[in-house]
Amino acid sequence: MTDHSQLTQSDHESIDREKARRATRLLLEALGEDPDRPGLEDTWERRVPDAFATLTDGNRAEAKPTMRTFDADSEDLVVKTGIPFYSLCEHHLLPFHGTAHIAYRPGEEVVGLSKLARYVRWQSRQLTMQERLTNDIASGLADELDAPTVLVEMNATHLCEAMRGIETESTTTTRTTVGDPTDVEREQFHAAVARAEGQQ
Ligand SMILES: Nc1nc2c(ncn2[C@@H]2O[C@H](COP(=O)(O)OP(=O)(O)OP(=O)(O)O)[C@@H](O)[C@H]2O)c(=O)[nH]1
Ligand SMILES: [Zn+2]
Repeated sequence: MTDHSQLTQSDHESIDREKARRATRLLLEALGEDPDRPGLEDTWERRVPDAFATLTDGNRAEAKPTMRTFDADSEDLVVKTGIPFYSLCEHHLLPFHGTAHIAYRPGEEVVGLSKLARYVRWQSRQLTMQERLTNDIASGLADELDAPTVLVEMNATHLCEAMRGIETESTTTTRTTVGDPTDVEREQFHAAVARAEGQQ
């Protein structure tokens, strides 16, 4: 699991903005560009550092959404499908994006529905691999919600595969489970995911 505390630079910033400016300027020079030409000045001075500050917000514990909870009425599985996510592959710094599906069996409390999507968005904003992100979301939610069982499936397209390299657009599916879901819970989750993915 990612240790967010180790990566945090400050409460308000996940990156060293001055280094990001210098690095972006240098990269533009390496690409044979003139960083001072009109059109590129704001790119290295502001836009790229701003974009990476946002897209690595998952490194800041302070950016984690408030996971407002309510007393649970039952232990029935809560299933949330079709959560869009955008993340960055740590190998090429290119996006991978797709859809996350989550189910959890509540402990004492259920979480506000919107918070599941907010949590996925926050965790996704880091340099990672799809497998690790899937595990981070599942184990993080289990901790946050004190939930005995969490199931997560993520289906994604990696632009490092689509735009370059193998130059093939395909879907990668990763799944993880925390706890010990019953057969009925597994079936309920898989049926909901299949419906969301248009497979039924
Ligand atoms: N398992 C896993 N692999 C990933 C993920 N994102 C990217 N990769 C892969 O990471 C691998 C990196 O392989 P390398 O051989 O070091 O890099 P490369 O020469 O750019 O490889 P190609 O992409 O095959 O051109 C590639 O096979 C990518 O497809 C991910 O989230 N999970
Ligand atoms: Zn990649």
